[in-house]
Amino acid sequence: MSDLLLTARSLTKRFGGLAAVNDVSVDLFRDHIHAVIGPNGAGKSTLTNLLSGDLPPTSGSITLNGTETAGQSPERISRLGLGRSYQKTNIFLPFTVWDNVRLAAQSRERHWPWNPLRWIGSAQAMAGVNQRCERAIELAGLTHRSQTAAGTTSHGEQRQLEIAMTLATEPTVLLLDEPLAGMGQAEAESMIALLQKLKKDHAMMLVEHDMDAVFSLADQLTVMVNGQVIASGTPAEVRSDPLVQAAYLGEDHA
Ligand SMILES: Nc1ncnc2c1ncn2[C@@H]1O[C@H](COP(=O)(O)OP(=O)(O)OP(=O)(O)O)[C@@H](O)[C@H]1O
Repeated sequence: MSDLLLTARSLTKRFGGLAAVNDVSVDLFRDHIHAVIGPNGAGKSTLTNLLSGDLPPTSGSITLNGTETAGQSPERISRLGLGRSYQKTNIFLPFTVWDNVRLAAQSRERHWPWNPLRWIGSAQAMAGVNQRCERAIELAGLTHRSQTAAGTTSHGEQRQLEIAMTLATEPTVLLLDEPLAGMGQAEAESMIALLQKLKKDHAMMLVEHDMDAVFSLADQLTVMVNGQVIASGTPAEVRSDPLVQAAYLGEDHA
């Protein structure tokens, strides 16, 4: 059995009278992709924000690598091993690929905003950051674009760069919010191959609207509608669930 790296139990997030996430539980295992699907407004991004600490839950618990993290800051949760990519791009377009990844790596350092005097005496720490950046860029398949301004790379490469920026913090759990959004077929295929490669060393939660990609990648699927989980299981189980068919998938994936 793969390692269980993140467990969320009975998570609820209320915005006034609206329960955007309502009593949701998920488990994320290493070497597993857990896809969360559902129509617009189902609560997928809110769930991601609860796990990453971008929003505090109204109630419920989250255990990440053995530590309770519900309501803790995104910085602390990142240091405990969670990395997330955002639906809206977080990239500084005039900066090179390398500089974007290095900023992401440094932003998660314990002493950020960093004191340059501390770093002058800390060549070893800097070498460690550089090594992490190199590894992240290589894993994301962007070594040949390292010194290119991010703004001149393709849409697909920018999404790869977001993944590299996430990997630079050396997470064990990855939350990916629509990594395939806006991609053509060739770009989507290379992103799917990248996610398959990353799966081996990470537990992954994938929020994605591209159902072909979801069904080809996911080991487990959770379907949310109106903040609640209406089904969870293997892709085959979810595909054949009549409730899911009626509420979300329609006939294309029957
Ligand atoms: N900060 C907020 N304040 C009030 N309501 C919010 C807030 N964030 C989200 N919501 C509401 O919570 C519900 C769930 O939204 P959420 O963005 O999590 O859905 P989603 O499944 O990610 O949708 P999409 O697929 O369109 O990204 C929606 O009704 C949304 O309007």
